[in-house]
Amino acid sequence: MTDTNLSARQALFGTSTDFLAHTLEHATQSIESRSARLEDGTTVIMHELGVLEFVPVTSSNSIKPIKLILSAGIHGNETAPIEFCNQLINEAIDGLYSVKVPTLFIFGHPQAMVAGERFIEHNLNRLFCGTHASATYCDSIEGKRAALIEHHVKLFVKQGGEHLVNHYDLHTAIRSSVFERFAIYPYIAGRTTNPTQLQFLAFSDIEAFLFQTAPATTFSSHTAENYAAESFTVELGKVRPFGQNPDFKYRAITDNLRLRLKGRWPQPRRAEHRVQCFIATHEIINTGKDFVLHIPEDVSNFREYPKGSLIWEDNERSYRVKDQVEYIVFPNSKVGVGQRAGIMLRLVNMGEAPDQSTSPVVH
Ligand SMILES: O=C(O)CCC(=O)N[C@@H](CCC(=O)O)C(=O)O
Ligand SMILES: [Zn+2]
Repeated sequence: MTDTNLSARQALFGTSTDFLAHTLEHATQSIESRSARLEDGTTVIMHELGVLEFVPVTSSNSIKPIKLILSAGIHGNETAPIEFCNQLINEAIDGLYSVKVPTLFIFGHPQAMVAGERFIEHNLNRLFCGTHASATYCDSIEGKRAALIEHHVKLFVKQGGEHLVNHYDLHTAIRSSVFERFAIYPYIAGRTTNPTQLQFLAFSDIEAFLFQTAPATTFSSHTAENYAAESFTVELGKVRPFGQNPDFKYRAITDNLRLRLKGRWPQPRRAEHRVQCFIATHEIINTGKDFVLHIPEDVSNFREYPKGSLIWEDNERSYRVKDQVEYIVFPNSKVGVGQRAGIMLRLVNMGEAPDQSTSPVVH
């Protein structure tokens, strides 16, 4: 590490060792914006707690260059992507590589990260697309954080000329999964899928894609809806506490995001990258009317349910699997009334996915 880069760390993070330590040590505070210049000329700006921007010197020659948003810790206990994003940030600040793509790193929920909890009052990943402004949420910890994140995303996207925005909102799941790594593509009416995005994720060892069929108020939906971003919620394995994430499980995505930060596109890691595609057929909502989810607590994501299986019921309605096998993700009976308690899926060929490109991802 050079003196310039060492003093960049000090200028940005003071006595904290790095961005993650700083975020955890100041979790309940709002901080003054500060910046530092790296030896390669890159400016690094910490706009707010957990919000760090890299402004590279070189601008791309493309007509519509890319801006990257890498978010982690929108759920505080999903630590693996927080750790590898922090590693990528440290490497860049220490001069191990130069960031060539304007990038906004966001550690979503500092207070929940300290508490080791998914959230404190409300699920932050339901409060985007302006939902945070409603009377129910606006004064809550997550309502304020969602407003702040939306604000910084807007400033980042709007500055400079026209760009394409790629947003990867990085998560880990509560339960184990048949496909350990999978990506969710938010629903935006009428748009088509960008096959190069699917290729990037497939090369990063993503094993399945879930194409949403209804709008949502998640962070990835927010950037897709408001900034025409190519956005994905990316699930990378199982929730574990800080320090207990096996590095090898996150190597492909870490390596490929590092390449993207350098302005390069990854190559296939092996002869074939196979993926399975699913579309959402039914969103399970806790109706509150004696709602019962007939899915055991320990069931894995993508568990198969044959025709006729009773999935949930309340005192008025029920849902049974209809004509063909369906699969479940994110079953959770403990969510609040009106919240999503799971998603039912149908397996599709790439060409069958709604509004999606027919280009195969397999190489
Ligand atoms: O494992 C679980 O049950 C939840 C994992 C998680 O946080 N998933 C995201 C998915 C967001 C999306 O639908 O794009 C969430 O529930 O917020
Ligand atoms: Zn999550």
